[in-house]
Order: sequence, then structure tokens, then C-alpha cells
Amino acid sequence: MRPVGSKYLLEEPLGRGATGTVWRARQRETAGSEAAVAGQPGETVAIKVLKEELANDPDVVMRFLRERSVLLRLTHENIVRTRDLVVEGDLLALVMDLVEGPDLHRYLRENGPFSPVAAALVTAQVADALAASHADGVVHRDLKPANVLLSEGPDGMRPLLTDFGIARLADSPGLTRTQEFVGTPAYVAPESAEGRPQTSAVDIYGAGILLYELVAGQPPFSGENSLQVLHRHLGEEPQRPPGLPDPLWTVIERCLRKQPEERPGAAGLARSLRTVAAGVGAQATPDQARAALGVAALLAPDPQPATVPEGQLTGEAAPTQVLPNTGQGGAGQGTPGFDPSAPTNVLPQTGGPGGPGGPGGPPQQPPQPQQPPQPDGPHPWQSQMRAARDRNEQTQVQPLDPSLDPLRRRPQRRPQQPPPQQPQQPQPSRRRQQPQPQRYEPQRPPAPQQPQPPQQPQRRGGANPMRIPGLGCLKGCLFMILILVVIAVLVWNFTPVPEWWAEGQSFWEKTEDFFGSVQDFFDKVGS
Ligand SMILES: Nc1ncnc2c1ncn2[C@@H]1O[C@H](COP(=O)(O)OP(=O)(O)OP(=O)(O)O)[C@@H](O)[C@H]1O
Repeated sequence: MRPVGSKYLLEEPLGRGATGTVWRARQRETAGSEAAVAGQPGETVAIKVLKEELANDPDVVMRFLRERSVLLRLTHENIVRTRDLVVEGDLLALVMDLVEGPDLHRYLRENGPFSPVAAALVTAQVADALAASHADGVVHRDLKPANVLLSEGPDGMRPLLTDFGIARLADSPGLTRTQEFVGTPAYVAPESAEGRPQTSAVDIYGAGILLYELVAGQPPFSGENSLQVLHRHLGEEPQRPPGLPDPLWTVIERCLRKQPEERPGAAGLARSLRTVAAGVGAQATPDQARAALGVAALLAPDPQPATVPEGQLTGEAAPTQVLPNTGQGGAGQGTPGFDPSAPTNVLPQTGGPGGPGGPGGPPQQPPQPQQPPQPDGPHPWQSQMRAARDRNEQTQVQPLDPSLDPLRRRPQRRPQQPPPQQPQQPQPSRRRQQPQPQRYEPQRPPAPQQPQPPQQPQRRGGANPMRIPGLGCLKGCLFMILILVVIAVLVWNFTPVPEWWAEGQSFWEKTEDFFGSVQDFFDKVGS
């Protein structure tokens, strides 16, 4: 079990997407006033722990904090409620209501396509959720069956739209700077694919694809790779599934218009889908059937689509571009080797074949004016980040089976740690160190600046750069020998030792002579 902040304890992973891992979690204590839902100790919740790349991106953190209030106030009976946003160390997490039930993608895979009436009613509730969020200025931007959870209640299944704001967070300037795209090719609106400005109409397009998939069992556009799918969104009309009632096809066709200005608003979409559901069922009255046939009148283009805020598109970030992913992972329903409805893709941008402007790639965007290079200085939201972190008390690390821990990092050779970070010191890099459970101490006032002695340049490599074992010892021995030789020379030349030596030698010679004559004497006596 792993704690998140002081208030929540992660219990088991529920699933993993491109932007993070969702956990079943338990509330340890009542959350503070910054949470939308205080909760009770012991209550189960779902927590989405955002991926390291996102959590390590200051722009994502900034957006996370900036959009906190928007996400927390977004409440609707068809939206999974966000209860709290946790920033702890380098960890970002969204605390949500736990929905006991499958997501629509899984449900569809396990149970097959929906009837036209059921599909219309489910999508109508999704459209209700979109109408509420669009009215609040929030565009989802990653609508797909996997992001619709089915809550099983006494009065049947209730679809709940989740992952609000995740696409907004993931679409960070930092990520677009490194030229990546977050999205799901099978559900991407043509204008998003082309990097044109996005409005709430992208969600209507997503709802149209979702409705199509519910009745047909697969989305209208598939392909061997992301690029093919995107091209089909841009240039192909969807094929009408066989046996689909005319009114439902009218709704789908309007939602999937290539021009966003021609798509209906979410409220109109919800109304029209209910009219269709009432008019195409077996028990429909003649009036209901007639109303369904005239559904086009309810699908007037949205006069005031919600716009994606400026910071999400330009200025901070260049327009999101959908870029090729020629990876062959996953299995699609129609095409082996590639699943265009697989979890949100993070696609690397390449200038190679199939890339924007490359052969077969989507049309290249006019070059964005070059921004002057940003110094790697402190992020303007750094103090807010720290304040948010300080709100979360110390984490007590508890044992967790490492094989179950998706937060586990690959072993990394850590570079020499910089000295304890001063709040206003420039960071060496925009990317921060790997998150580790750690204690955050309250921010101390900065100490008065002391004149620092000039730093000694670090000794590098040295004479033994290849680290030959024993060479250090050999060097020491040779040095000692040299010193001894020098001492010997000095002693020999500047002390009376040579005389003593000569005297000693003559004494020895005399002694030898003495013993020689004694030996001669005994030789003579013997002979
Ligand atoms: N509030 C929740 N309650 C219960 N289960 C949830 C909740 N939110 C998400 N899940 C489950 O967690 C799993 C992973 O969700 P997540 O949103 O990370 O994945 P995704 O939507 O498939 O991918 P992506 O993040 O790429 O859009 C899904 O299978 C979903 O059913």
C-alpha cells in the first residue's frame, strides 16, 4: 500500500492509460478545505496518478494547479466527480469517485454492439455531460468509450464521463516543445489532426465516433497505423452501418462533419438522440416516429462553441499536431497489428516519411514564429507548487510489492546531488529528478547571502584515468625509492659517512689480515 499525500492510501491498480495509472484507494483521513469532497476515513476512491513525464513537467504542474478549481467544480450526474487534486513531491494525482463497473470500451468488447435505441440513450447522457462541461468552458478533447465508465445502479447502467482535463494537462507546452502529441487516433477530429484551433466541436465529433462504434461495434475509421487513420478522418466519409435507422444515421452524419462549424451543440445532440430513441423503438407512436424522422431540425450548428483557452493552443504551446505512429502494437477490431482506439497515444513527432510535411504526412503547418530561447530559470509557478506540496503532509512510506508498483523507477545512476535547493535558485534543467517518497519541510526564509569562497575546481580523472588496479600503490613505492636515493646521496656527500665507511673498511681488512695470519700460523704448525 502506498500513500498519496497524508489523506489517501493506494490499494490496487485498476488500470493504466497513456497519461497515468488509476488505483483503487482508501481515504485515511478527511481531506482539507482545498478538496471538493472532504470524504470520510475508510471511504474508497479512485486515484489517477499521472505519469512521470507529466508530473515532471513544470508546465503540466502549473496547469494542474491553475485548473484545479475548474476540475473540482465540474459536477454532473454523468461526470465522474473529481474530489481532490494532490501534488506531493513530484507526484500529481487526481482523486475521483470510484465507479464500480466496466468502461464502455470493455463492455462493448464483451457484449457486442448496442441496439440503436440503447446506443442513442447512452450517447444522449454523454452529450448531457458534454453540454454541462461546455457551458463551463471545459472541453474534454479525448472522448472515447474507454473514458465512459458504466456505473451499475438500481435503475440500470449510468454512463459517467471521466478523464476531464487530462488532455488539457497532457497538452503541455513542455510536451509540445519536445514535439509529442497526446490523443487517440480513432477519435480525433479533423481540425485537431491538422493542428487547427479546437472548440467544443471536437467533443461532438468524438461523440459521433462513439455513437457509431456503439451501433457498428467498431469506429468508422481504422488503418494500419495512426497516420492512415488520421488521413481517413481528414478525407473520407464514414460508411453507414447496415440496418441503421435513418434518424440515427442523420445524427451520426451531422456529428462527423469535417467542418466543426457544421456540427451541432451538445445540448441539441442530447435532445435529438432522445427524440431518435423514442421514435425508432418498437413501441414508438406515429408522432414519435415522425419527430425522429425530422431530427435534422434539432441538429442546428452550434452558434457558440466553447473555445479551448488560448494557452492550450498557442502562445504557451504550438497547436497540437497529430503525428504518425507507425508502431505495430495492439490489435484492432478491423485491422490486425494496430488498434486506433487503443489508449491515448503519445506520438513522437518526426520529420521523416509520413511526418507532417513529409511524404504522405498531413499538411505541414506554417512555421510558428520562433520564440526566443527561454532561460532555464525558476518556473513562475514554483512557489505555488511548493505551497501546494506543503499542504500535503509528510508521507510515511509503507511496504508495497515492487512488482505491483507502476511508480517504481528503473534503477538509475544518480548524478551527484546538487546542494539543497534554494527556492529562487535557477534549476539546472527543466526536468526534475525522479520522484521519490520524500519529506517536504516547510519553506524556510532564505538565509542572508554569505560571500562564498571560490569553489575549488573538482579534481578530474588524474594520471590514472583508466583506473589500472595497483598503479596507485606502485606510484607510491617508486616515489619512496626516489626519496631514499636522494637521502642516500645527500648523506654520502655531506656527512662523514664516507670516512667512517673507509675506516670501517680498513678495520675489516685488518681483521681479515689478522685472521689470515692466524690461519697461516696454524697451517705451519700442522705441517
Ligand atoms: N473513477 C474510476 N473508477 C473506477 N475505475 C476507473 C476510474 N477511472 C478510471 N478507471 C479505470 O482505470 C482504467 C485506466 O483508466 P485511464 O483513464 O488511465 O485509461 P484510459 O482512459 O484507457 O487511457 P488514457 O489515459 O490513455 O485515456 C480504465 O480501465 C478505467 O476503467
